[in-house]
Amino acid sequence: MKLGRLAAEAGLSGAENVAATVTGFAIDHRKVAPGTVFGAFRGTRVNGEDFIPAAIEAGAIAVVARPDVVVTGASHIADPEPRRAFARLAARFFVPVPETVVAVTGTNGKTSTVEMTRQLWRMAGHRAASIGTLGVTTPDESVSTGLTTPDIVTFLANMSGLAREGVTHVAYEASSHGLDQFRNEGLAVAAGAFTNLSRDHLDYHAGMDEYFAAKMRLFDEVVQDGGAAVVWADDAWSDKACEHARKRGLRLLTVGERGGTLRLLARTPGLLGQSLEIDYEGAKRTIALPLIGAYQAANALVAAGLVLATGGQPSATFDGLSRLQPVRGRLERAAIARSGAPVYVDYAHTADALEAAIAALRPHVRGRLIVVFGAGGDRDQGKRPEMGAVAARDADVVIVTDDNPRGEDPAAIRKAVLAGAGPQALEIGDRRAAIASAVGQAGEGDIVLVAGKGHEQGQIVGTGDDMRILPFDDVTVARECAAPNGGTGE
Ligand SMILES: CC(=O)N[C@H]1[C@@H](OP(=O)(O)OP(=O)(O)OC[C@H]2O[C@@H](n3ccc(=O)[nH]c3=O)[C@H](O)[C@@H]2O)O[C@H](CO)[C@@H](O)[C@@H]1O[C@H](C)C(=O)N[C@@H](C)C(=O)N[C@H](CCC(=O)O)C(=O)O
Ligand SMILES: Nc1ncnc2c1ncn2[C@@H]1O[C@H](COP(=O)(O)OP(=O)(O)OP(=O)(O)O)[C@@H](O)[C@H]1O
Ligand SMILES: N[C@H](CCC[C@H](N)C(=O)O)C(=O)O
Ligand SMILES: [Mg+2]
Repeated sequence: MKLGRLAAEAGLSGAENVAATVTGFAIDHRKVAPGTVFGAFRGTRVNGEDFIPAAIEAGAIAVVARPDVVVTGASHIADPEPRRAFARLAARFFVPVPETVVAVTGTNGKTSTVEMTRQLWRMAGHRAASIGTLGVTTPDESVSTGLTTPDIVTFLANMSGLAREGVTHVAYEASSHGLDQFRNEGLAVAAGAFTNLSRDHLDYHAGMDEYFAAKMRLFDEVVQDGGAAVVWADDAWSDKACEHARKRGLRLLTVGERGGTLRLLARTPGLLGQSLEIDYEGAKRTIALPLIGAYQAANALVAAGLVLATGGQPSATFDGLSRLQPVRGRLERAAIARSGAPVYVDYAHTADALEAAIAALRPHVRGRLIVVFGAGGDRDQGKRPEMGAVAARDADVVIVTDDNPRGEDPAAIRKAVLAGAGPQALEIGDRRAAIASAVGQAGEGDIVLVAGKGHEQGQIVGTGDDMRILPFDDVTVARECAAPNGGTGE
């Protein structure tokens, strides 16, 4: 593809060597090959503009960068928002893309919702995939990308790769970092969903309003003109999200107890699932959802909203809800302790999520609810005491442990969590020992909740060149601790 044509199609000027053939796109100079278009962005760690000469040396034929940056030896495609311009250009190159693309944003529930959307589409006979924290998931496999919203080149390359494999429907997670950094742009997004907003990532965003604004780029800009917005209606930020959708002129579908399109009338927890009574456009239905917890019901209904918003057939969609498979690491029943107490693994890593996960299990507890969790290092520090406080308020036994300390001192992270949890909480830094303690002390009628790592396969310790990922899987460890020898290996 010629540079001139790509630039013209993207509405960008500045490409001097219009006849040059573009071979690829890169945002890291180390990935530049002859014929590459290089995106030079100022980052949180380093300034990508410093690598422009090296990128050109490696064969870059064009550089997308801010107007006042000096580029010699390649076309300078200048734009005050180079990340967005780069995305638009790259999107012309990575074609074809799947016909129907939807995106989910919100603090919690993105992974669950995209995965459920993928499942519902698949049940309706489509070749569907999802992209998010669990990686790129197709009917055949799941491949990790390392981030919830991959970088723009990986994202677009995956999209066109999926389309070439015959995938027609894709649901992806739009994290606030991803939205803020234009990591998912340039292709037609038929519908966007908003699940909820609560404290997280305030190490990156200046405050809750800025965090919300980053998420609302989905409705303000990313969803295509005339597209749809699906909003979970029962969150404190829902009305504001609806305002953004209306202002943009999107078709608005609201879902939840306060939902106008898909109203949740009643929810009755059962042993291994729950019954949902809903009203969709005036018709009442009862759905036997094979998943527990109000939060999973919310995500399932938002997923149904996305499917309906993109032309799904109502009866088939609602029937599909009763056949949903569990999402990996989200209230996953990992083991049964020797006392008979079930051990659940969940990905709750915010105060709001911990509250939701504990609430999901509470109706099933006859004795005590024992929770094991920690907080990640090099992430929002303010959420730590809030997580501690929620656990102390809602659980009966609280064990504070480590969760991906990264570049921080794990003891200091635990201390911050414990400051909110209060003196009753136990501190067991070693995560295996903490899980073993919880499982060991769980009696009949108790439930153990191991929160924070969900599907993760390792404990991240150290940072930069010292970073190591020590293999660790909460589900496996829970099983080992519940085994007859109590995980001691003796
Ligand atoms: C804070 C953050 O979001 N960082 C992400 C961001 O990096 P950045 O743009 O700040 O990059 P930088 O490292 O300062 O470098 C600036 C530029 O120079 C380039 N560079 C850099 C070095 C070099 O030798 N050559 C070179 O060209 C880089 O490619 C980059 O374009 O863009 C990179 C590429 O897209 C990401 O890998 C990186 O993720 C880091 C590793 C990370 O930990 N991100 C987390 C916080 C994150 O993004 N999480 C979200 C949210 C999860 C959730 O929902 O809870 C996610 O979507 O996963
Ligand atoms: N709708 C919801 N409301 C409140 N809490 C939720 C909701 N959905 C999920 N959670 C909680 O958040 C955890 C993470 O869920 P999920 O992975 O679906 O969210 P996510 O938004 O993808 O998270 P991440 O930001 O890490 O990508 C769950 O394990 C659960 O504890
Ligand atoms: N996407 C989230 C995942 C957090 C998971 C938790 N285990 C942690 O490390 O804090 C983040 O990067 O903030
Ligand atoms: Mg996710």
